[in-house]
Amino acid sequence: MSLHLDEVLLTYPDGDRRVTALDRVSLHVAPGEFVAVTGPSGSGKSSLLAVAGKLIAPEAGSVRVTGTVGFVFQQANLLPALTALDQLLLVGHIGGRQDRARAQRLLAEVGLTEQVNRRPHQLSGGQRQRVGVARALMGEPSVLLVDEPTSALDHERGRAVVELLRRVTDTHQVATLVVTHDLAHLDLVDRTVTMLDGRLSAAGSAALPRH
Ligand SMILES: Nc1ncnc2c1ncn2[C@@H]1O[C@H](COP(=O)(O)OP(=O)(O)OP(=O)(O)O)[C@@H](O)[C@H]1O
Repeated sequence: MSLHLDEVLLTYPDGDRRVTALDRVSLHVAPGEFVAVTGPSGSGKSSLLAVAGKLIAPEAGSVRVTGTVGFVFQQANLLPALTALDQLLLVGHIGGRQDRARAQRLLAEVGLTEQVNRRPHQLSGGQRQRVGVARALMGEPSVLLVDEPTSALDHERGRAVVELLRRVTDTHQVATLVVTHDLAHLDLVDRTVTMLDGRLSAAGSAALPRH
């Protein structure tokens, strides 16, 4: 397993009481496994990603990650002044020849060979998201945490991004956890779990409405 969450408890202060965002949540994701987290607004999905990425420490329970974590954000969060290539080199820190070659290889892998020298405003929403995926892979993560990757995209482009995530999960054998409201692409994941009021239910994709 690359990602282990065991009995994780997380609460936030809310006036003189506390709101429970994660209520003894356990989740294990294996290398090469692609898991989707769905659930209504406020159910705890972002909290789950933040705890899994060790951005927030839980009050109780344990979080174990084998190796490093890569993040892909909702709007890709690219720096406006940098080219696609430089977005990746910034993560590589140095930009030496090896990093450059690796960044170019990753951009080619996500289908952006022609766009390496473009800045974010010269890229489509789907292409920006692809840069975000390539950037997350720069650190050779064993866990990939992805927050609403399709929210700014139409159906077709959204699906292409989820297909890309499926492919990189397989190729790089990362444990991928994607938070999504978008139920249209869940056929591409291995497993879907649902958050409700801070609790995780391991509903298999068979529990989803059939089309
Ligand atoms: N910093 C905070 N302080 C207090 N309460 C918080 C804080 N962050 C989140 N919460 C509360 O914790 C619960 C879980 O929030 P979280 O953001 O994890 O849900 P979510 O499922 O990601 O929601 P959305 O789909 O709207 O992004 C909610 O009740 C929310 O109001």
